[in-house]
Amino acid sequence: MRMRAVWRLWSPGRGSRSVGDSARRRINASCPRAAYLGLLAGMALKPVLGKLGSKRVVLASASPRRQEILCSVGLRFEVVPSWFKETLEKSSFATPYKYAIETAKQKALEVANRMHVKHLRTPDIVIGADTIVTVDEHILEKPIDKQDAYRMLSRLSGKEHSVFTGVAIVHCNSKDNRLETEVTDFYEETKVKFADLSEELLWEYIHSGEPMDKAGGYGIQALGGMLVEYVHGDFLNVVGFPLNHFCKKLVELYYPPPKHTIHHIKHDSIPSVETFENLSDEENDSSSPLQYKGAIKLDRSKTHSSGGVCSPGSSNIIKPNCMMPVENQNGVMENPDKFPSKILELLDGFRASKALFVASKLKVFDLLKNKGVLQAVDVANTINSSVCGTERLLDACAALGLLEKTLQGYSNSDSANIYLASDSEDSLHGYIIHSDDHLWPLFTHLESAVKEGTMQNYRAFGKKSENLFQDSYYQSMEVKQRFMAAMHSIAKLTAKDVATAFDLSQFRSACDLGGCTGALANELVQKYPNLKVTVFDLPEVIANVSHFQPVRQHTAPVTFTSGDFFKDNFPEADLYILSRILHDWTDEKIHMLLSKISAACKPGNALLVAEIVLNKEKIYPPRAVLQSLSMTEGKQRSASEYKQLLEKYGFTSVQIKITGNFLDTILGFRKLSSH
Ligand SMILES: Cc1cn([C@H]2C[C@H](O)[C@@H](COP(=O)(O)OP(=O)(O)OP(=O)(O)O)O2)c(=O)[nH]c1=O
Repeated sequence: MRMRAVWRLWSPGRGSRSVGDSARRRINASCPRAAYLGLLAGMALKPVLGKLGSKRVVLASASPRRQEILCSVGLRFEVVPSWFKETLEKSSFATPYKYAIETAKQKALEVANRMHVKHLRTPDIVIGADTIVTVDEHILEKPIDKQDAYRMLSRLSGKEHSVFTGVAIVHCNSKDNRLETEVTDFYEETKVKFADLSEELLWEYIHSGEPMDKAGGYGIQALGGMLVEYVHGDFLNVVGFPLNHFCKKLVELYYPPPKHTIHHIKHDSIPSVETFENLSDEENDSSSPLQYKGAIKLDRSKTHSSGGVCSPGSSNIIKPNCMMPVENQNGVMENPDKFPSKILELLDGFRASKALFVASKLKVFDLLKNKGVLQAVDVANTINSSVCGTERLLDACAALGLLEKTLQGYSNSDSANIYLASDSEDSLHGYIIHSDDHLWPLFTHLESAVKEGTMQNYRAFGKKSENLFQDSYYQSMEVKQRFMAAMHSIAKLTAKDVATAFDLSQFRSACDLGGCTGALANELVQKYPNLKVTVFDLPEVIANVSHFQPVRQHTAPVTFTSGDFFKDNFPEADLYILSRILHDWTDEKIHMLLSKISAACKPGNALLVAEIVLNKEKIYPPRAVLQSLSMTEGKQRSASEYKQLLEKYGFTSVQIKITGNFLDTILGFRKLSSH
């Protein structure tokens, strides 16, 4: 029968190992594919594997596929399957990949904690992964029975779907018997198209038993391969582990290449590749992983990591004759054919930003979210604008990927519905309007700002602003609310990262200093039901917080107290929080604030700081560096600077978590004896 033939197409170790819950084994680097892949990974991966050789690496997974794949690169690891139940509330994640990443993280953390507590054997590194299938905005995991498998497979029939694998690499450290963890995570997306499946074929496949332990109810590497018309992206990602992206991540963590050693090799028919030279221990102090995701810039928006992407939609198909942008020695992407694509893109950046601002201001995304698909003329009539102008704006938004354009008209992209419509849960509308009304005028005076080294509030708005809300410009209710809406949208976007970067379950009370609308506080009380959070902010802010409160959420443990954190006493708490505060103030003001917090914080209690943490050279991530151009009195800091700052005020065991998203987090515990 044809089925049997397909069964053997990709099955490197099918049935060769079965791993029970309690299985814990050392797998040797003697797998058959190790040599082959070792060769492929070449210079970049070999030293990393050398480093990992002396570490206790644990794979927190019962999946035999993951074991095979990881084994194939020659990594030595133990297998300790995770007991974490995959029951996270899917609807609470803005995108499916965030769900997969969080599940992967929880799987790995569960194993790290269990090994630390129960077995008193803290691993150095725990790897967790979670694979999901998404179709028509539904997340499909492993089927619970044959009927469920039938429902999944018939949903996939004849359609393209996405397979996401979230991966978490947890670095562990045992300090004073406490487990400290640092998580690096990423995801990979692969698109798979199924042929039209007849009922007969469907049931034949289900009765083979193969679907039951696989996301989406199929195994592409075996019999399920016959259901597939095409695959765009990393095949191994579908099988459960994105090996290519994982290897890049390891190199990035352990051997970020010094910029001057990156060479780009141009080849006639394959995309340019990077090679690293002289990556010896002496040159790269990499005994502990670098916390930076950006040392090699992997564009997170391009989820297919093999490069060679030339046109939208063709993501993983390498087109030999396309011009491939590569990174030059300054980290700028350039085209090997000397066409300055990146520079032209930067040059046009202001047009793109302004198109986004204007479309947001005219509520184009709100309109299309409500109406679905509209022609330019209908949009123009509703937003009271010219037809020709509206058409150009809509086309620009479509070109930027914010809208979709078909013969029927214009409609929102998925991300426009999630992030640009003003009424959506994760809307960035407030921040976009603030960027247009406040940051844009400031940045038109950048030249003066650079020459004078000062903020340009006076030139842009005719006002001075030492303290935002004390300036008459900010006395206007409209300006105040606009500012709060901007802070609220950023805080909402980042709250989950900040709340989950560390396990805060040991704290019973927290005080979010300058916590504005309470977006972070609300996230914290959802995540930690035993936590009570007080938001402490200026009276003008507290007076306006009511209409930012979530309608359906349980917010009782969040209270608001007004005061000035430089002058007034703030409430007692086990945990003090400073989110996006420190970068705005002078050293003198920071001294006042941290001295007060240090005095208020009891030994064993803690301070959580959320900021963008700069790399050692202080040029990454660019978002933080560009923010500095506003010339506020404060400054952005690197990881070691934040660590030193907290230690100076009596905080110890300082841990830093680089989230790779908007905000990073720093946690320090108040020393037993005061400084
Ligand atoms: C889509 C697809 C998934 N899969 C597998 C990969 C994963 O093992 C599984 C998805 O379930 P997961 O929950 O990601 O993993 P798991 O339960 O197998 O293992 P653990 O939670 O212990 O890490 O589906 C295939 O093997 N082939 C495929 O084509």
